[in-house]
Amino acid sequence: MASSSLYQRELAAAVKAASLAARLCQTVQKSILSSDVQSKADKSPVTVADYGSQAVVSLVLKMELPSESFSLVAEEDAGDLRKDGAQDTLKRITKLVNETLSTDSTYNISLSEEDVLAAIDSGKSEGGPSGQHWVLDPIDGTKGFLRGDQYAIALGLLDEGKVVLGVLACPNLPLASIANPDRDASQDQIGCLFSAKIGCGTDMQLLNGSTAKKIHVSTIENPADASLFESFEAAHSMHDLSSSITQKLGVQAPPVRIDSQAKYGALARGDGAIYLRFPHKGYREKIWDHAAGFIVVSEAGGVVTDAAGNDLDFSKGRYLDLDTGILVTNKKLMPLLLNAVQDALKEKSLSTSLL
Ligand SMILES: Nc1ncnc2c1ncn2[C@@H]1O[C@H](COP(=O)(O)O)[C@@H](O)[C@H]1OP(=O)(O)O
Ligand SMILES: [Mg+2]
Ligand SMILES: [Mg+2]
Ligand SMILES: [Mg+2]
Repeated sequence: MASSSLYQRELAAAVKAASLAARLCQTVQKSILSSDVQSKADKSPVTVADYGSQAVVSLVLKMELPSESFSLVAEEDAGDLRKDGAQDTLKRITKLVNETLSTDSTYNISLSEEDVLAAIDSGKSEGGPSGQHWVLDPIDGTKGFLRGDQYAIALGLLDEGKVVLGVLACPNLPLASIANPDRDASQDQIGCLFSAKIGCGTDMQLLNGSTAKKIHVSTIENPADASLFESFEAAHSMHDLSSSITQKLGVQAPPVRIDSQAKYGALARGDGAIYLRFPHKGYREKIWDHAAGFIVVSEAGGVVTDAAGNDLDFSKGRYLDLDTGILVTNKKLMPLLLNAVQDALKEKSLSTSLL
């Protein structure tokens, strides 16, 4: 068990950074305008909130941990914001960042547009196997964010290539289980923050600041009782493949489809027992899409592997180098799940080779 003081300052800074970034995202989601959405070169959407969230997290981490060397591996960069025609967007982001930071009475600063560009661009680190690197997805699940559904601010810390802490802020995730179809959504308290530190378990609290409580993954052993999480977007994960896997396992419940690493958070507290992710051929997984979720689930007693059962390796730079897909479940179910996945993958490759 790790000493409870190890990484404690970093965890407190990460919780503060992700909570403030979540506040900015909530402001934008409430007033989303079509001009707030741009398309990146890879055709994925990016909003003023993605940029604003990245700037806030980067600035807060630097202010809270001034004596530490700073390396950040983050999804966005300010390239498009420096182009002609982006001035109004940059102004809006700068205003949002300043307004968000001013809600914390300990910060008395006013940032220029250039400061905000620099804060966003401080996320260009390559990560790797040595030293400490923060890993950030400023909005994970941008498509969910734009739909008004689930998204997460996902922040992790790598030390010598290993994830040592992670925070997932999920502003639209109810405190009550999302897998229970009978819940009364009108009674829900909304907005959860998950935090985990190596050797110390996983906590969940309300985003607006309730006391944290320890959470644990589901203890079910019979796959028939499991419920499954997968991407809302069929373009992000092959739903037909997870359906053939759950059929093999005898899973009864229909899949619960939600966006972002909120799936890792929901699984860490036992809302469901399996999360499957099978991106389409050619997609490369990034470390910021899994670092925080990985430790939130592992410290809650769960397991995360690739489709071949290998551990995820966060030490290889900005990308995860892995076999086919990502599997998340509890320790009891993992061997059964791995078998079902291997069978389903064999059948799939057989059927494609016959085409
Ligand atoms: N074509 C794609 N296949 C798989 N994942 C994708 C694809 N495009 C974007 N993503 C990323 O998948 C994650 C969300 O997946 P899901 O919500 O389905 O779990 C996000 O990190 C999203 O990036 P982003 O952070 O830009 O939203
Ligand atoms: Mg994106
Ligand atoms: Mg993402
Ligand atoms: Mg993102």
